[in-house]
Amino acid sequence: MSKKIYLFDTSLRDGEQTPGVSLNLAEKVEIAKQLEKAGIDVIEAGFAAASPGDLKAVRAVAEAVEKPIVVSLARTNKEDIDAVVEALSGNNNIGIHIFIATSSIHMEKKLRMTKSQVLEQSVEAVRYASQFFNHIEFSCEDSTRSDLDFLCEISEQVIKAGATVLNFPDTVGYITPWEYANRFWTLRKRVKGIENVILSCHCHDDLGMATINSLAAIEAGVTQVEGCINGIGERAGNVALEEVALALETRYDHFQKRTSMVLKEIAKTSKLVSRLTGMPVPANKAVIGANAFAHASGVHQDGVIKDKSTYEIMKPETIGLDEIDLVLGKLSGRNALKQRLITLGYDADEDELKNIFKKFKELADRKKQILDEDIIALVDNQRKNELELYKLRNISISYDTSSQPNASVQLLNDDDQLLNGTSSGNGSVDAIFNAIDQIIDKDIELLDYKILSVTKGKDAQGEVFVQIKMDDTLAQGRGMSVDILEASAEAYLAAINRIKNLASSKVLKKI
Ligand SMILES: CC(=O)SCCNC(=O)CCNC(=O)[C@H](O)C(C)(C)COP(=O)(O)OP(=O)(O)OC[C@H]1O[C@@H](n2cnc3c(N)ncnc32)[C@H](O)[C@@H]1OP(=O)(O)O
Ligand SMILES: CC(C)C(=O)C(=O)O
Repeated sequence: MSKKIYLFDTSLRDGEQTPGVSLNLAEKVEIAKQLEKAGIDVIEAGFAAASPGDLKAVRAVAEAVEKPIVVSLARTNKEDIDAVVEALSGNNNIGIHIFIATSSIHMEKKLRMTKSQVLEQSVEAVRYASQFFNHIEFSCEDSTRSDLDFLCEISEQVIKAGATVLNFPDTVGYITPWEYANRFWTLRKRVKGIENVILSCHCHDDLGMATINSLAAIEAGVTQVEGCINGIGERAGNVALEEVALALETRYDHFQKRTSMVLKEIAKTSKLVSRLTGMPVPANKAVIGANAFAHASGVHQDGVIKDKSTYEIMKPETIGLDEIDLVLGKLSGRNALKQRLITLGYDADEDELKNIFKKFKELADRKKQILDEDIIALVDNQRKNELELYKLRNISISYDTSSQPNASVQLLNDDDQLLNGTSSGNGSVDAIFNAIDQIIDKDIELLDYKILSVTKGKDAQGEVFVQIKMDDTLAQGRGMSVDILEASAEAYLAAINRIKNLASSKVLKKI
């Protein structure tokens, strides 16, 4: 039996189904390139039929990467399959991912189709797609609540029609590890031809069982695991691929299987996905959380000082976490910065480097030590500027403990007009947001607000995440600065700009 477990990353499709997350084309391409560096085997770049913007992004991803197979999701209808053909034809290493629900709940209540209609439509869709693709994945949506006899029947039929990968998603995160493994054993025993296709699992984390279910599926003979970086995705998210890769690596003695994930790229990939989706990684998240390698209690610290193996089952270096993160300072030059950008995986041309260097020197005047995270934040802000319809020009706050704070905010719009707003609020951040609302002239609801310290020390950069609702649309925004009021205004504006960009470029994600 194969020792290799293929990784299918759906951060750009299921990951984008995370409420409030929306990636533009450039962001999708940037993530896809990093997924390629991280050794991902298959990238699901989107759902081509969902919107013209998604179709373009699927095409752009296929053009941007070489090694991974790039696929797009499609329903079992000709229009969806044609959209994938339009997006991907002309590229090498491409495929299609066709799905339909097979559980009675979904067939009766959602699709309003009988079993035989679902079977017939699936076979027709796979047969039609086989004219254009050699790599055809077929997924039985809600497979874990589907009748096993029906799964066996539909699997056998779609294999005959040309499916090369069979996926059995736990769409609603419902199944337990033993049940999931047993289903795969049964399918492998009963479905003719199943030994000739790649068997795949796709787990959601509604009950916190996504990782254990994926590992159980591997033990039952699955050779492809689908998931997302950082475990993002619809509702509670998908399995975090880095957890599966590290579990297999660390417990190779048990599983005897490995992925081709370039483990040293995990930290960088995780940070990129977190930054571009605006989804912070919880500190206690397995493998990549800030506390994953931190030891706080005396007994543990004593053990680690004497020998790291007492409390560390894996090394931070394995996932690319540098222990020495101090890099540049006020006296560093352009070449040192350029070299550091390359090491961090950025490809900046001379013009961009010039702008980043200017911002780097400004930051170095405000902050003694410039760390990798600071540089990442600078590039991120620089790249974000290209999409900014409103830019922050200035904030001034008057505040004393006996009265409400008052904020004056100046923004520049994309016609370079200076716009002024003034408002009070329950706190300084509230006053700033009210002043921005006044300028934008919209009802904006603040749904979530978080501050994290990105780097260490009194002059650390603060990172603010917000989630807002405007025009019935949800969006997240992120801002960074050594000043948390400025970071708050930047985050709020990033979310507003994201909604404005969405409105002008693609179908709105309505709630
Ligand atoms: C489990 C998953 O994650 S599945 C992927 C989910 N992702 C998304 O839905 C994101 C992208 N989706 C979209 O942009 C839109 O839903 C679209 C473009 C795909 C379809 O939009 P609309 O045509 O307006 O349909 P709408 O979303 O309202 O309803 C879905 C329709 O597809 C049907 N459908 C759902 N799944 C399938 C399928 N696998 N094969 C065929 N038809 C399907 C539904 O029964 C419904 O049909 P109906 O309109 O006859 O009732
Ligand atoms: C389309 C399928 C694979 C899916 O995302 C799910 O069932 O969760």
